[in-house]
Amino acid sequence: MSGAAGSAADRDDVTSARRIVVKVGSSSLTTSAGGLDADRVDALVDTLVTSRGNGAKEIVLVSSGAIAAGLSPLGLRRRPRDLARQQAAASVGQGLLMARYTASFARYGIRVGQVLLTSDDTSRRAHYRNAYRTLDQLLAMGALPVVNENDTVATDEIRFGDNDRLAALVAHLVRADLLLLLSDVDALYDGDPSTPGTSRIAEVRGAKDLDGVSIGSAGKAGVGTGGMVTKVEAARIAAAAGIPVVLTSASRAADALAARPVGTYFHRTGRRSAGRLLWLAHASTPLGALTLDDGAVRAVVERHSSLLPAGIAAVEGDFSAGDPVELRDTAGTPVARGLVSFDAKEIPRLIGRSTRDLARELGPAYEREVVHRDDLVLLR
Ligand SMILES: Nc1ncnc2c1ncn2[C@@H]1O[C@H](COP(=O)(O)OP(=O)(O)O)[C@@H](O)[C@H]1O
Ligand SMILES: N[C@@H](CCC(=O)OP(=O)(O)O)C(=O)O
Repeated sequence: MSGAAGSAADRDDVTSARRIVVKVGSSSLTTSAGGLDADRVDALVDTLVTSRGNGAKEIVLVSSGAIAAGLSPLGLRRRPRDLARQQAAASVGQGLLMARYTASFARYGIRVGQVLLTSDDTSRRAHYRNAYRTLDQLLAMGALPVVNENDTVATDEIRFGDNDRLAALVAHLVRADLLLLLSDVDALYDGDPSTPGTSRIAEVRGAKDLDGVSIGSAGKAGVGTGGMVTKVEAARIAAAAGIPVVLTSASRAADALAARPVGTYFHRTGRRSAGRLLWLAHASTPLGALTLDDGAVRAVVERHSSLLPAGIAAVEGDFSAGDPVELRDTAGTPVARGLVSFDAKEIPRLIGRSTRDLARELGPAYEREVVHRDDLVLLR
């Protein structure tokens, strides 16, 4: 950890970033009474338009605020705890939020495109490709995508619940060069910033730099969700996927985008990887589990092989072909996640059988992997 402010030269990655995902939290878009704050939206939009230049940089905005914007129109005094009322508020608020952005970007002649994602869109191959295509096309046409979770249809089980992690996954999806996380606090602190004596963490080079840091939940504004925990988790996911991250307040966004040493800078820790496997590891909710015998665990984990029916010892859950499932060893420890290519109800009769036997008995359609290695991500 470095408590000292880094120099601007440390942030070459920021200066050279061409495609940037900016995530803004509800607390940065609302008034103290809880409604959408048009001035704050305009200030953010001014900053993003300036940073974008004449199209030299591309920006994808991941914006929270739908639930917060829907509260007062529905006569709600605070964010409800139950999912149904949160969804009702999001349904009313998302339209208001987009209307605000549409008007604000229109001051510069820039069109915005709404993109609402669920976690399903992030793990199923066809959905993932489609989400990428839509975002890429919007950018190619000079529009600015505004992404949020599709709160109104997401159930508790499949919900991201926080846009921080969603933003990290969107950054990976669009192959961004930088993720900027904007909140109501100017940086990550080594303890709750409302406690006197805590200091700013200027940069994070890896997990060790966070040892001993007390990372707390949502702030006093009461409209945010995940607090610092989800922001640090999002920064970790992006950094591991080769995307540097700056975490700061919305009021310092211009400084951050100009590579000035504000906020907390998370250096990349991993290499850029293509494909949707990051989504599978971090965003998918497994809909079932396959227990692998010892030989299959070795094949999958050590030799990166596909999972064949012969290596399966047990199946649980109610899933369809294409759904994410967990792969466990016989002790029940998760070893991988993958997209399964059979429905749950088809698997019992395949268990322990060779693909050749299955093909002979059931037809050539059964001569295939239960989880193809291209659809697998290891967890250890
Ligand atoms: N170690 C920490 N460093 C910075 N902020 C922290 C820390 N621990 C807890 N917080 C709180 O997290 C809050 C930001 O989270 P949240 O309210 O969910 O924001 P947003 O709506 O922007 O996503 C800050 O206002 C702060 O009070
Ligand atoms: N999708 C929700 C936002 C959830 C969320 O992560 O909120 P925040 O912690 O303010 O970034 C909404 O638009 O209200």
